[in-house]
Amino acid sequence: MRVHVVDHPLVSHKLTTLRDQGTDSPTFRRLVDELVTLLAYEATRDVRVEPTEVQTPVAPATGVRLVTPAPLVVPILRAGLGMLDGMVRLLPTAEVGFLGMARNEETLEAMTYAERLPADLSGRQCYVLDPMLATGGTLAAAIHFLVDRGADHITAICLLSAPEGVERVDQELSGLQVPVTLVTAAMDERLDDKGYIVPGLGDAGDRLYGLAH
Ligand SMILES: O=P(O)(O)OC[C@H]1O[C@H](OP(=O)(O)OP(=O)(O)O)[C@H](O)[C@@H]1O
Ligand SMILES: O=c1cc[nH]c(=O)[nH]1
Ligand SMILES: [Mg+2]
Repeated sequence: MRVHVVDHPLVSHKLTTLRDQGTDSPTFRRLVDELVTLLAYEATRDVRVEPTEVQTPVAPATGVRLVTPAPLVVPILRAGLGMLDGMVRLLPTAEVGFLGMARNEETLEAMTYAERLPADLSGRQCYVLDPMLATGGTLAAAIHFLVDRGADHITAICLLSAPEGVERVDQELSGLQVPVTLVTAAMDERLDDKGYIVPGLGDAGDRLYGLAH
């Protein structure tokens, strides 16, 4: 997996406030939205386009437009939902598929409780949205769903990532022929014994939407 850590002072500034335990939910949601837009700008550098002609008021001009079908954006519920609006603001013609996944807090294994993806993703570019890449179990499972449907180009946008998780995703994808890129705002230090990212930001889903249980 190609890993791109976005090194930009605005990203670092917003991320620092996001980490702060004193940041309230409305501010947290707004920052997630702003951050995903900045990361999406980097993540869409290789979005597929094709040449097109337009007529300006002055002369013909050659430009590009997104190929059809447009990319598929897949937020991983719950926390990934907080990244959806910011992403489709940049890619308004994108289709959206959904994966509901929750990590078992004891085993740390990801369980899929909802799946609403197009049946055939042959030749599609896909963007997976999840703020947290911790043990990597959730992202690896999500990528397998997409590749099994035929996706041939996958970019994951995660606000925070842990080195252990990146290594696991790499291992679990080692046989895949599909190019996978991770775009992230920070590679944190490590995981703690409960599988939380250190220093991280706590539970992203809870900070966006309140306690799950
Ligand atoms: O890399 P992993 O160890 O698999 O952990 C990361 C997952 O954990 C969080 O979701 P969570 O299970 O808390 O669900 P939620 O979004 O409903 O809170 C997060 O949003 C990721 O999906
Ligand atoms: O630190 C973490 C790890 C998994 N999920 C989260 O929301 N936060
Ligand atoms: Mg959670």
